[in-house]
Amino acid sequence: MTALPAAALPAGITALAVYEVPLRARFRGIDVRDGVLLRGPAGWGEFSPFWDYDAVESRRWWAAAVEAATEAFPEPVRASVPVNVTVPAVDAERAHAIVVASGCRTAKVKVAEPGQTHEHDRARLEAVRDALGPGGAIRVDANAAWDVDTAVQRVRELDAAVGLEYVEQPCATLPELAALRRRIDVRVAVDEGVRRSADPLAVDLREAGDVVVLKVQPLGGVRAALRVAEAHGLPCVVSSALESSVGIAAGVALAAALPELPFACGLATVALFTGDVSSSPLLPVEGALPVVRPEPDRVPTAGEATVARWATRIDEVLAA
Ligand SMILES: O=C(O)CCC(=O)C1=CC=C[C@@H](O)[C@@H]1C(=O)O
Ligand SMILES: [Mg+2]
Repeated sequence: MTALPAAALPAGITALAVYEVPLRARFRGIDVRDGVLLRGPAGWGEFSPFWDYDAVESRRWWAAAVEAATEAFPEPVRASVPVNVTVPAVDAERAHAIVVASGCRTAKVKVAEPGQTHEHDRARLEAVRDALGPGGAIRVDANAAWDVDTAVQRVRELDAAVGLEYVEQPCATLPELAALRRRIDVRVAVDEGVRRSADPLAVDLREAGDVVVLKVQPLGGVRAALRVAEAHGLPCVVSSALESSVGIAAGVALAAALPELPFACGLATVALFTGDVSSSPLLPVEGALPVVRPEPDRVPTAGEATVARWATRIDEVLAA
């Protein structure tokens, strides 16, 4: 375990550890995931804002980590959480293998990857449908890549080809999502429109979305995310921010505490890592995760430069 200097940490935080783990396939433009684990009286929390998030935006991620370490999670109303397999923008053959290996009945597939064509997406989606069979559900995530006209065309075509449960953040802005929604029959899920907003409670999703994607760290913790769910009154999908099992456990706690959970959650992403911080990683069994908090008893040691980078980052976030 790699320790950071514990100076100027919030009361109750007694240890920090930095992890660094390569991904099996490039995801969101990254090949190695890294982050900090915090230990407090309630257990371990994870602080792992992506490197393209600045100090101000990372404050909510810090609040989530401190919450997990210092306060018990809300009471669960279910003992397990159904999850989707997450399929990166890989080729069709690999996508097929990932879905089969997962045991999940819902797949979320990345589309519109920079440098790839519509044919890549189509081939990947067809392979995923083949792997799932007719009974499985498929959702796609375009990460805001399309304008409205392109989204109309792509969503209609992909829906006709494989059937879509929903499309996640197909366009960048809420007015664009609202315009798209009027022109397609597929549900629209809002992710970046909520998690990157300055005030996730105040965004007006009534015209723009059918589903809200909730991520614990970007929203500032499990309790903050529950307030976002309540404020919007829409069906929610809890998704990861590509965390280790420690961060995923907070997502599982959120999904377990939501009064309604109509869709599978995007919390099976430890499978995208080549390793984990725990010897009991939160990986799906028959398409579900148990409501547990794995101990980080096997943290893959981060290099010196990574540890130093996180120490600086924590200082910046605490000063922001
Ligand atoms: O939702 C899932 O199946 C997994 C999580 C996931 O896709 C994401 C996690 C972190 C960063 C994002 O680019 C991405 C997303 O956009 O939803
Ligand atoms: Mg998304």
